[in-house]
Amino acid sequence: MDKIVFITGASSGIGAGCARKFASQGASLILNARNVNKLSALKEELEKQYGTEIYLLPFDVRDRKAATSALESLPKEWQSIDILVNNAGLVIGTDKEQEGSLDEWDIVIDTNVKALLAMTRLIVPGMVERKRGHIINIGSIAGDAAYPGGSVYCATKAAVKALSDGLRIDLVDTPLRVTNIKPGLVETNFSVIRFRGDKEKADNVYKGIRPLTGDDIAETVYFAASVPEYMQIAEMLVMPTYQATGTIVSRK
Ligand SMILES: NC(=O)C1=CN([C@@H]2O[C@H](COP(=O)(O)OP(=O)(O)OC[C@H]3O[C@@H](n4cnc5c(N)ncnc54)[C@H](OP(=O)(O)O)[C@@H]3O)[C@@H](O)[C@H]2O)C=CC1
Ligand SMILES: CC(=O)[C@H](N)C(=O)O
Repeated sequence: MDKIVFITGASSGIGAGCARKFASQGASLILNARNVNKLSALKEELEKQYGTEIYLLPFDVRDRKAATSALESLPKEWQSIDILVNNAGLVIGTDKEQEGSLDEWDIVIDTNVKALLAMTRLIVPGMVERKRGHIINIGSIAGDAAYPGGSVYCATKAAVKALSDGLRIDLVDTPLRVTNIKPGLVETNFSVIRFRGDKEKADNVYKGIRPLTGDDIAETVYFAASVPEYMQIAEMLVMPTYQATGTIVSRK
């Protein structure tokens, strides 16, 4: 694949899986996250394994000024981004809506919704100009229905669905494509952050079921990116076999 792929949140989990998959298929990568050490290690790994061209662009996606100047700083040969994978995201806590921390929810909403919108606003105009591009948003099964202790996170992922659908409408007269990938249970660092570092609680989320991996979701992201140009995968809900909804899971 002779394309430039920009991945936010590439230092871990699904984002790192996407970097590995696109690298294995010959794409060039712009990798973003805050943890520079993890990004550098991934760069070294992929350069060694696949000879991938990689440009690291570490910044906090919530920082609009940093995002703008990072994108402006891209050398000319890296500016024509073909695929934007809006993946960076998180949740902190499982508190009830009437009890949780507004400050933590600011972080969640700013990352999952406002930053995704800012990255889209910064990168899509160039795609429209070049008449080429694909925006792949990582939504969630959590966006389909709220569940206990997930009200704000579920709301952010419902927003990702609305932003994806809205962007697809706004781009309908262009060759650009928009995809919303909605994973179910995927074992990554996500749950460790959700449970504020409590690894035991995080591990319990995946007890008795074989969860998906970041690499599994990367396969679906790559599939959406590699179908013929006249096809648009609008949405994909992908979960483990023993999961039926955001809350209904059969554990053995
Ligand atoms: N795991 C799951 O079950 C599911 C996850 N998802 C979604 O998948 C996406 C990726 O999550 P997942 O891989 O599971 O979790 P991880 O915690 O493993 O990865 C999250 C990534 O987001 C990055 N990130 C977080 N905040 C910021 C920020 N402010 N600026 C830049 N990067 C940031 C992290 O990097 P760093 O800390 O270095 O900045 C990290 O690379 C999220 O949007 C999540 O909502 C959707 C459905 C299921
Ligand atoms: C982290 C996720 O989005 C997951 N599907 C969940 O809702 O727990």
